[in-house]
Amino acid sequence: MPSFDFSSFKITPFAILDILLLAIIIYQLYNLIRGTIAANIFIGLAIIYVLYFIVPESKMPLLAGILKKVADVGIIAVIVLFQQEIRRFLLLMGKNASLQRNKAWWRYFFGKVETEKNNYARIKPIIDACKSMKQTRTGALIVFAKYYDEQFYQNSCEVLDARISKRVLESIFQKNSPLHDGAVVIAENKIKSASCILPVTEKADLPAQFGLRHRAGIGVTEANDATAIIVSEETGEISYAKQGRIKMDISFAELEKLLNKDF
Ligand SMILES: Nc1ncnc2c1ncn2[C@@H]1O[C@H](COP(=O)(O)OP(=O)(O)OP(=O)(O)O)[C@@H](O)[C@H]1O
Repeated sequence: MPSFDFSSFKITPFAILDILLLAIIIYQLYNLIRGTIAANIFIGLAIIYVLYFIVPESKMPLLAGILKKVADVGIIAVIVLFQQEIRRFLLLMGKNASLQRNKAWWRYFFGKVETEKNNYARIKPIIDACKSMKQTRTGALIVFAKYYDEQFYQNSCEVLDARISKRVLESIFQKNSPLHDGAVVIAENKIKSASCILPVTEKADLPAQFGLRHRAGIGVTEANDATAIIVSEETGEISYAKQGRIKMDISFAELEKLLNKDF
């Protein structure tokens, strides 16, 4: 049975750093899987590992043998079962480590006012399109991808590469348009694709009225470094998804603030 020799453990600055880093990693992982089915799988695996450590091999050889077999392939099972979560975790680390994409630094070096002025011009057509779609109760899902992962998006999308404009967005989501089903993906300051079928979230604790559009909006932000605007066809409400979480019924002022930060 594996064992950890606590007598050899000394409190040194490195040991404290070790514990702190492990705590941060566990906290981030917890944040990623909170409220998802993955959390239940994680608890199941944790129970197997705890049993593996406490079941005495000499007295209960059958159970101990089975637990050992499961524990031995544990790391492979973790990689297979938590593929999406590991991907999100690595994305999160890469995102935080990237100096160029850290806007605080970017603005410090290249000027805040200029960036915000340019940003408003980029955001305005999107907000105007949302205002009009809210009024006409036109369902829409607009994804803002930080990196346009061709493999991920192009498989299920219609490639456009169009300039962002209110009228283009409105025409895509208009009920008679052949592209209205699915999501629009905006990246690199362009409408890269439309009619995208995205992965839906597996979260179990979402409001009952959330259908596939909202679930896909949340799902894409779990699997990618992306945010999403969802306009509800039923209520006209605007929601905003980021990192697997959703803000419901937001105002246009709030939407502008969020886009300013994320887009
Ligand atoms: N996997 C998916 N990826 C992208 N879009 C999807 C996906 N599944 C469904 N949709 C879009 O969502 C629409 C169906 O929305 P549904 O009514 O289930 O969602 P909802 O969350 O209840 O939103 P609403 O409030 O607009 O009704 C489909 O017509 C399609 O355009």
